[in-house]
Amino acid sequence: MTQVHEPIGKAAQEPQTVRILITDKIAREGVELLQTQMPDAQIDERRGLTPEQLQEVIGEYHALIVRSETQVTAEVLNAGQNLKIVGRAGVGVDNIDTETATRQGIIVVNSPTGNIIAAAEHTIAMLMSLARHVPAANASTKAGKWERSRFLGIEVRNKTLGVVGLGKVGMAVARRAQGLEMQILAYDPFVSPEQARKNGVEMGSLEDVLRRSDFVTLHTSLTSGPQGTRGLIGEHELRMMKPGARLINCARGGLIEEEALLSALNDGHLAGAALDVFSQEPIRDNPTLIQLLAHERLIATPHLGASTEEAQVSVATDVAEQIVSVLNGGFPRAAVNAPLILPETLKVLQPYMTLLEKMGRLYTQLQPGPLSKIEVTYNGDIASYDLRPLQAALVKGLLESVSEVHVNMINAQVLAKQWGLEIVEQKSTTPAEFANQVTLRVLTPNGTTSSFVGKPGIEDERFDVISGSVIYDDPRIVRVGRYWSEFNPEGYILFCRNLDQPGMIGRAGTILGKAGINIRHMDVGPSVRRQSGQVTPHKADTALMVISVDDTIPDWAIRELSETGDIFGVTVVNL
Ligand SMILES: NC(=O)C1=CN([C@@H]2O[C@H](COP(=O)(O)OP(=O)(O)OC[C@H]3O[C@@H](n4cnc5c(N)ncnc54)[C@H](O)[C@@H]3O)[C@@H](O)[C@H]2O)C=CC1
Ligand SMILES: O=C(O)C(=O)COP(=O)(O)O
Repeated sequence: MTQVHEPIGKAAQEPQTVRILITDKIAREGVELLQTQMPDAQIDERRGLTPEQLQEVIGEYHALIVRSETQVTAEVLNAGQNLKIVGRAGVGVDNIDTETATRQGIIVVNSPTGNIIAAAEHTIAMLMSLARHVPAANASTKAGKWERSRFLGIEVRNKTLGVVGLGKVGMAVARRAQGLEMQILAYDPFVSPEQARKNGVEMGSLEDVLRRSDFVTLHTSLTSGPQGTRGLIGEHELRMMKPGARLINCARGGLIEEEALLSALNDGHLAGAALDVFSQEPIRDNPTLIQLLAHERLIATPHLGASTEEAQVSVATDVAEQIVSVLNGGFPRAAVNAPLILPETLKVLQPYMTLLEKMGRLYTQLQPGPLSKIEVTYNGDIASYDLRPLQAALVKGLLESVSEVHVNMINAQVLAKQWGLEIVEQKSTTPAEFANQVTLRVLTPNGTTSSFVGKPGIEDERFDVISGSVIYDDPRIVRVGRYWSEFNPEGYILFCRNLDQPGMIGRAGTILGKAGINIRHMDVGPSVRRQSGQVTPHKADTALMVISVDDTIPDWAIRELSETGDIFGVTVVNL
């Protein structure tokens, strides 16, 4: 039976049957891949849902697959209580509120390369259609006319193609246009001129590109905010274009101010424009778009850039594979809102992720209370890796034992910040006491009291330092507070301090035996002070007793242990 695992943070619940919702049309191959890899999953294809209907049903699903039509808004994501992953079978995720998804710990994946050739080829089709009036000539001929002189075109050879956004699609367009013997001039603030030159592309400012190009084609993603690309090509930019130039947009509608484009076509400043994408899709009641569609020098297609058989199979299977992986506890290949971790790295990090999560849980159970800052020090080879997953695991361990939130790699940082917790990392490839050691030093707000009380003559103390290591792939805790120790952070564990004197182990063992509790492992760790010779064996000091047991310990046994007088601060944690 295919069941939802709890891979990266959502609260452990009863296993449920996996439910996947697909709301836009995707290739059969994607659906079939889901069916074969998750044979017991329930896969529902429900197209044409209204936003309200989607909000109503989304709570039942663990995964949602969309293309550009479905709007995955904050309301939808907030209603998706079981949602772990949203898959975008394509590139652009501007229809998905990724910020809310991140906050909710929902992974958003896409198919970053599955349809770029399709989009680039469609752009070339638009370019040639503009140059040779193919759509209008086709309509006229089919209407029984023979208008050879009306459709006099231009050659693209030796013309300049201005590419705005030299990313994956932009570069694929540039390469194809070079085959048509065009000169390529590009604007992209994030691409180096050297890299472009290697590909035979000249870089310029946006103004250069607009002023010098015969055709301008847009290939940036749509982003909002002051530095965003929304409205990148407005009245001012259109007027910079050469008189008689042509504009192509196969990226996103919002990149162009459509009213300004309409005027530039109406007054003849531009010879033509070809649009595959619009600010309203499908076009229903937007007056500017209705007029643009009616304009004889405007060529329009209904967002067909990615619509080839090959691209659709590729994006659907790409996203389906990632959904299977994430729902089975694995990692996505192309998460839009999560760090990319290579599988080899992940293999090394996995036991450390368990270690960090357990260290977080151990700390909050030993020392419940507010936190302000944690210093995490990594020593040894482990320090040379990308350690973001470990930080997420630590936050998960710290937060999940004390609150209802679900922490995963996606939202760990946001949640830590919301919680007022600062995490500072220090890395050194020089080993500490153990070959690969992780040490937490926890700072609590002023005035936080100790929960590890002593007794008359024996000081109270806080366990604010915890160190761990991985030994033969097994996580181990090696230090708690000022005590060396060595135990596996798993299951019920009793912690207490005892006077560092003979007879203590026997006393604890007898009481637990009386309670019928089986001891799996016991460790009595001396204090760091004792080991370093600061305290002589004759002076009163305490040791830390750590006893891993198979079951919960009855209250009377804990009371009896505490009443022995030489054992104190008895605490049981469940890791
Ligand atoms: N019509 C369709 O069906 C399809 C449309 N697309 C759209 O095409 C666009 C490009 O996709 P990719 O090439 O895969 O993305 P990409 O991320 O590889 O490339 C985008 C490029 O834009 C550049 N850029 C960012 N801000 C810029 C700015 N202010 N000015 C100039 N350049 C800027 C980036 O540096 C990057 O190189 C996206 O909007 C995507 O959604 C993609 C596939 C199909
Ligand atoms: O991948 C993209 O960014 C696209 O624009 C393709 O959109 P679609 O999947 O055809 O709705």
